[in-house]
Amino acid sequence: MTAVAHDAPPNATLPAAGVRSRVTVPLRFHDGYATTAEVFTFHGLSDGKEHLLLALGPWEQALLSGGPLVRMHSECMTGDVFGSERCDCGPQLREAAERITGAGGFLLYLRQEGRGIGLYSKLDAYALQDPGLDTYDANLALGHGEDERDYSAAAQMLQALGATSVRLLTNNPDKAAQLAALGIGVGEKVPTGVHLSAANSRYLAAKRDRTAHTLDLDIAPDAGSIPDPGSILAPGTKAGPAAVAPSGKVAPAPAVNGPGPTHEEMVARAAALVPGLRSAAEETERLRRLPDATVSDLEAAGIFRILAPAAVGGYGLGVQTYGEAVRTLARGCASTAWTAGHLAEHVWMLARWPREVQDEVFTGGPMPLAAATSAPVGAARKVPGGYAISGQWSFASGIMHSQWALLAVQHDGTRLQALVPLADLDLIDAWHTDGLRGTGSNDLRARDLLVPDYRVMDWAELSGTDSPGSRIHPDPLIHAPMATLLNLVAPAAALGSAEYAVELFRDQLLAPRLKNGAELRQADSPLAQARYARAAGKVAAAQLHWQAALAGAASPERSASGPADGERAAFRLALALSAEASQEAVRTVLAGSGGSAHRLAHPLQRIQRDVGVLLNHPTLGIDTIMEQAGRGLLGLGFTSASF
Ligand SMILES: Nc1nc2c(ncn2[C@@H]2O[C@H](COP(=O)(O)OP(=O)(O)OP(=O)(O)O)[C@@H](O)[C@H]2O)c(=O)[nH]1
Ligand SMILES: [Zn+2]
Repeated sequence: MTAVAHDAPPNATLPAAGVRSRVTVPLRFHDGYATTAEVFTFHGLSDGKEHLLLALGPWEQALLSGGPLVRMHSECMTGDVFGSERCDCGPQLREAAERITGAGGFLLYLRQEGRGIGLYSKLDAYALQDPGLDTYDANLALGHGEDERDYSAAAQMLQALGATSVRLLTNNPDKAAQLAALGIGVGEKVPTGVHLSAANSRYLAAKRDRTAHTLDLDIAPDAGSIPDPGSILAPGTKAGPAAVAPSGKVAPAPAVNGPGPTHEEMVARAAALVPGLRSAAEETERLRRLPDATVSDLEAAGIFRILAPAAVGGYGLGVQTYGEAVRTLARGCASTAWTAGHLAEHVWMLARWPREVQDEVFTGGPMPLAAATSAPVGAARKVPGGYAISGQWSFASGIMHSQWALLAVQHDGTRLQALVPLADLDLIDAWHTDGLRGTGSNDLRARDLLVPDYRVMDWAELSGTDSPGSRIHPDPLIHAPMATLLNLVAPAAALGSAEYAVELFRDQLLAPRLKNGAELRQADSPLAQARYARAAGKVAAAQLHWQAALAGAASPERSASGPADGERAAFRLALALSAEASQEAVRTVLAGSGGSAHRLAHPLQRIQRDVGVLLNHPTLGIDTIMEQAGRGLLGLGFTSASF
């Protein structure tokens, strides 16, 4: 590539720039992510342009410790402002803001649009790419260099802030090389996430193949045609391109025309995510939402497709696979398991709506993500063409990653569910909890928001065995009552957490330690042996109850007509007993782990807090479950409608 040469010794010709002004600007991105920037302007920048430096997170500490995280972001009006999908700039900017806020450092917004050739020329280059030129050849065809960017002003800004050594967030080796030649030490190159879409896959492949960007892409070199997003984002699906329905609308992706993953493959995919989830768990808590990289990993593994019918691009796998996947994810991070479990379930919930809604939400690409809330219920008022809804809804798990919200509203004594684009709602930062912090289960608010009739449904019809979707999709699971799946998430997450805790306990007991020159292991103490047996036994009990619940939930009779009272009672009882045993296992492990398990860096204290919140979830309300299960087992009928 035509990189700018920097043969001069570092700094020899680089005049110093000075800080011109500094001002605080709170930032809120389109998806609701918010942070605060100290925005710096400069005088004396070498090219005379109005470049910005945004100082984020604990940047002063990061400077002192010598490694601020720095992103040199090149202006891209189409991507940054308008959300163009031809490049990955918008998502990279958003990612950079969050990661730098976490680590402390600087986001440089560099006015070098179109890799330095300017906006109009970039658009001309786009026109040349449509018939087949790649992004670099298009520049050359216009008489420009492949990449005309120069990072002198960036180096000046960093020097003005006293940053002589940085960790550089980039996949572009040229950026690191230029910065180093300009006298800024690049201690580490930190790759950005891969923000792949159908429209930018060729662009990213060209970056990887032509300019050695460190991009881990599953695209063949010089891919002639744009890969189908379904096949990129969910290895294993073979959904074809979206078809045009007779109505002229884009129909949901056609049926998977090959076998999707099996139960075993799906659980193995979840297991493959566990090590990454463990290392991201602390960050997940700190962000109070899943990191973007986690959401991409879940999407790539097809987690959101597990339950969805084949006709909308899902795998149509059953309750067993779903339950086991959530449990497995919780062996890595309970917040992730919780969020992913609900999001996957809500995809399935969307497939229960009438065709018009399905056409709108299932676009043939990634699965639509929606948060769903139950209590407290909002109010709906009938207006011409729809309902005006108002209310504030809490516990919107998954909302930080969703495009949609499914909101419970009350109208004339009937409970309705309204489907609303997230963009129409106020997102309120209310999720400050001691456990499951990473779920970002914030509040949503609407005041007299118009929701068209077709996006409002009677809850009873939606949640029962005969939803509109059950007449569209042949998948048997679509008839299962919604509560079946809803009740699984908390016990699944508790069980996976307990399994993780016992695994940690085992490692800790068997780890060799040096005491007075002799090597000792805690495991050699009879007390530790007995405690381990007790913890392992509790988990075994939790597993047995869990398996009994799953076996009952998956029985075909249950899916077809809804379960009989006795079955329902046994199901809820088994789940509750499983979760209780999981919590006891975690308590046993903690009690035997000593003070170090309470350090904030230790996973056990987080597991304990997460399990505490799980056991307080309404679906695990032990007193009600025991009472109602007793009634069901005695043949007295239930007195709680939601049981
Ligand atoms: N000329 C031209 N510029 C483009 C094209 N697509 C994106 N850009 C510009 O490329 C720049 C974005 O590059 P960066 O995000 O810095 O990416 P990079 O150099 O690949 O490096 P990293 O993202 O740091 O790995 C922006 O200025 C965009 O306007 C294109 O097809 N042609
Ligand atoms: Zn761009």
